[in-house]
Amino acid sequence: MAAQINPSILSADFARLAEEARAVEGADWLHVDVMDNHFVPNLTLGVPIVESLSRATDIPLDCHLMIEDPDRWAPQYVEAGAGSVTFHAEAAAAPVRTAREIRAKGARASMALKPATPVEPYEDLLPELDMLLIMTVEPGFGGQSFLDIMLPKIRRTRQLIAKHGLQLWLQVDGGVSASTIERCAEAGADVFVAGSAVYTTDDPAAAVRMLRHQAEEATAKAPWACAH
Ligand SMILES: O=C(CO)[C@@H](O)[C@H](O)COP(=O)(O)O
Repeated sequence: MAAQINPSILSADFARLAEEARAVEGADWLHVDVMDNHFVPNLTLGVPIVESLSRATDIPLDCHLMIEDPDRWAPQYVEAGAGSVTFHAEAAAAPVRTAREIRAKGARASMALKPATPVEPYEDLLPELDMLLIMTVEPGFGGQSFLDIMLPKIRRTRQLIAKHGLQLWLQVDGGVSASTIERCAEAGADVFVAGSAVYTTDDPAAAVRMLRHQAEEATAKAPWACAH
């Protein structure tokens, strides 16, 4: 699969969300960070804004739920128009049931792991998912520094995906920029969330194109991609 770049609207101007979505024309997905001030110490937006955004842009919405009780809320984000819904492993009481509900409603099901959460306990769950998100910062805020120590986890996850012959996408989120995206791609990521690296530039669409180019160049040289 070609590298995908998902700009995070957490770094956008929330008073002009429709315009900010149009500014990243060509992006694969628009990454929408939903935070409830309980699971993470920040508060952003919820179902009504996702509904409005889905009407305002043709870019599919990749909703990342950083909330408590995602089992209850995840299906509502599919109904609101999300094409992909990510819940956190640390917050879900019934991750398999929740993933199945997301898929049954017609969206891609994804699970996220905070930096201290290992992937190995979730190996048997991977076939239930369309994407796994490895957080490369502590969730809650944009503009943090990329955690290099997540690279081995990305590599191990890529090996698990290959071992089971899965079509699972591997997303990274947090501190992804021109100076870190190549390392993520080499390690095995194929979906890249970038907030500040896209929205703090004068030309967000050009930033998306540049990041995709870098990721694809790095992937072409990566041992995991050559083995495909
Ligand atoms: O989920 C989060 C933060 O919790 C991210 O999606 C951030 O929005 C990424 O922002 P940058 O680190 O790319 O600035």
